[in-house]
Amino acid sequence: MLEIQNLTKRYKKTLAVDQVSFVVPDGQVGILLGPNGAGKSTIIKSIAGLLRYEGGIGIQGMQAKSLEAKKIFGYVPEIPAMFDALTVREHVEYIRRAYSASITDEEVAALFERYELDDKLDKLGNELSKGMMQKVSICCALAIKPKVILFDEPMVGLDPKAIKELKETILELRDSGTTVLVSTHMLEMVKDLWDVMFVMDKGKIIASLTKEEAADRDIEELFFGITEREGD
Ligand SMILES: Nc1ncnc2c1ncn2[C@@H]1O[C@H](COP(=O)(O)OP(=O)(O)OP(=O)(O)O)[C@@H](O)[C@H]1O
Repeated sequence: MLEIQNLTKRYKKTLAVDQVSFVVPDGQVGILLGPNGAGKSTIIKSIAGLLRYEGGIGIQGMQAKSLEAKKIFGYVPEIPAMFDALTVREHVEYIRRAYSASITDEEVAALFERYELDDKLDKLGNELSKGMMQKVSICCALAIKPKVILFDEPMVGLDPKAIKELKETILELRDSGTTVLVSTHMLEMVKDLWDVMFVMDKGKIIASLTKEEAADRDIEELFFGITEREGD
């Protein structure tokens, strides 16, 4: 479970996130939506431990900043960060060892094959395309077998095969009880994935909706209905 309680973040005079609270239960996919500047990345970076903030963030009931929480938390940033001198294979190996991950060699090989990295294992971090870096970043996050995983604009830059695999991966994670949070502008890409939707604007959550509450309404119709109403 991912629990955000009264999260507030100021960048000097800008109140980027204002007393935001929400929960993504175990085995559910939450999507964080909102126009540019709404505060989504600030929330994601706070959860990932990259920013100082006020309020509380819980991962499986533990404080997000604790080592125990970090061990079960996966993060796929919007802009992948690679080690220039490590190969694709070594990136995942490094994470495996750092986290003492239980993933087997066979499972790692299957991940590389699934994300079409199996013929690029000896390429260095600085020899990869943006999409390849994104795939390595996804494999690293999955290699720790996280209980909670965050994806920030994960589909941007991925080819159609990787997008298809990523969507399936997210559903598999959900089905195995993992908590998933995806921040995105690509409504079409997440329309069949989500269980709970949080719509942000100007630093606040202006609507939270479960899939059941949305019934069969289209995600775009919902999103524009919420954001245009707010703009009136
Ligand atoms: N490092 C920073 N310094 C100062 N202000 C910042 C910083 N990062 C973000 N902000 C401000 O905080 C607010 C929220 O920005 P944030 O990046 O969280 O929005 P977002 O919803 O992720 O937007 P986008 O969809 O464009 O990525 C904006 O007003 C932005 O200008």
